[in-house]
Amino acid sequence: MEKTTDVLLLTMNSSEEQETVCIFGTGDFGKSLGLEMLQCGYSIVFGSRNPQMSSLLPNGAEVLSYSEAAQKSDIIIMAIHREHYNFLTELTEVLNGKILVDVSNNLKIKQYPQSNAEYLAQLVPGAHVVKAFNTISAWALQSRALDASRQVFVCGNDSKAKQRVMDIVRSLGLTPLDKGSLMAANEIENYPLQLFPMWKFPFYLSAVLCVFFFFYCVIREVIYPYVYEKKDRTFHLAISIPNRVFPIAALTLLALVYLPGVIAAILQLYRGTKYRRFPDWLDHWMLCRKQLGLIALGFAFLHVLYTLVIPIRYYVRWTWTNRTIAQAIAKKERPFSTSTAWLSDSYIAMGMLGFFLFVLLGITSLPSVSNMVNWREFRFVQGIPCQDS
Ligand SMILES: NC(=O)C1=CN([C@@H]2O[C@H](COP(=O)(O)OP(=O)(O)OC[C@H]3O[C@@H](n4cnc5c(N)ncnc54)[C@H](OP(=O)(O)O)[C@@H]3O)[C@@H](O)[C@H]2O)C=CC1
Ligand SMILES: [Cu+2]
Repeated sequence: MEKTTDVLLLTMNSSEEQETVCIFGTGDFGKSLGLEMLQCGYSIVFGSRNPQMSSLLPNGAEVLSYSEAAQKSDIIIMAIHREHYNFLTELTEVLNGKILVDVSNNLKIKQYPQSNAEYLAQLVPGAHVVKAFNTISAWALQSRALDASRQVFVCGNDSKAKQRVMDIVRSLGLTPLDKGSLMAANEIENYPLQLFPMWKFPFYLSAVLCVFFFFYCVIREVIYPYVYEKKDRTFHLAISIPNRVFPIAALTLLALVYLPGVIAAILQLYRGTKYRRFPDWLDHWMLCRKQLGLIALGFAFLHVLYTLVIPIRYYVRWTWTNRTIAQAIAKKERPFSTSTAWLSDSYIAMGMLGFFLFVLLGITSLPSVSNMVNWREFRFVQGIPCQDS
């Protein structure tokens, strides 16, 4: 008899989809998430230090004290900063056996020796702690600018608890990504703090390439003529040499975009399977390809700009005129100027093509750009100090 009522209750629950979820904290994030969840059919109970004072809460949500709210649901989202977790130790009894969702972030990498989620699990040992939602910003939830960052990293030691949280994530139209046990919380908490996650290596690499080729060209085109022919070519430093460095860097980076794919393919053929992890260096390299490509395009674009500037320069006009005159004096049949005209036309054509490609790539990489912006914004929100502290 009891069993059938249980089943009945379960089916009722799932058909009505009125699961009650408790949210601790009525700050930016709590409110935004609460509103989103209400709209997705959950009933929401907020826990707050002063339930009467809370304003601007979403319509239809209930506000109670922390201990009262906790009794209303077996799943509680902690929209509170880590620094204020300590009051939870007074609630250990009510929180026993409940699912606590830790959404918190820190301001710095390695701010605390222990991840926030593990700290929470230690404070409330009887509860099942699940880490989730920390890469979703309150601003993105409110403005529904979630197209770029739909991924929610989830981790926790209790698989049932984790499943429940992942169901909620899914019902909000987001994509849960299971990162394993609570030990992964540290890594997950670091994501939002990495402003340009995959840009470091491409950035340093291109810097090294530029410096190397710049000095190579300086030796060849400035120092060598000075030492052996006593010619002063220092004016090459401004435009000619950079304009040689840019295409070299662009082409090298472009080659580095395609190379890891080839290596990976060879590796797969050699191993005879594609179901094995690549070595870490190759994995990282493959993940940097877009960034490398974008930097390469940036260099190509600079090359185009510099190339368009060159014909305007006095020195170049002077040498071309000199050469044309020299040819005329030598009574060559075809004067030099026709070939220079052809040259500048092709420069412009190439420049336009380059620009077109640049814009195209810029547009296709927009989601990742807006991803960065979201996280930045969220950092900004995070940066506002709490009134109470
Ligand atoms: N804002 C964002 O975009 C994101 C935030 N997060 C995380 O969500 C959590 C909440 O962030 P957010 O909403 O921005 O922060 P807020 O400062 O806006 O809100 C924090 C809430 O915590 C509650 N609280 C409980 N105890 C205390 C206390 N002793 N002192 C102060 N406040 C207390 C308060 O609710 P009450 O007054 O009702 O008690 C307060 O409104 C943080 O852990 C943050 O890292 C994660 C991802 C994005
Ligand atoms: Cu060129």
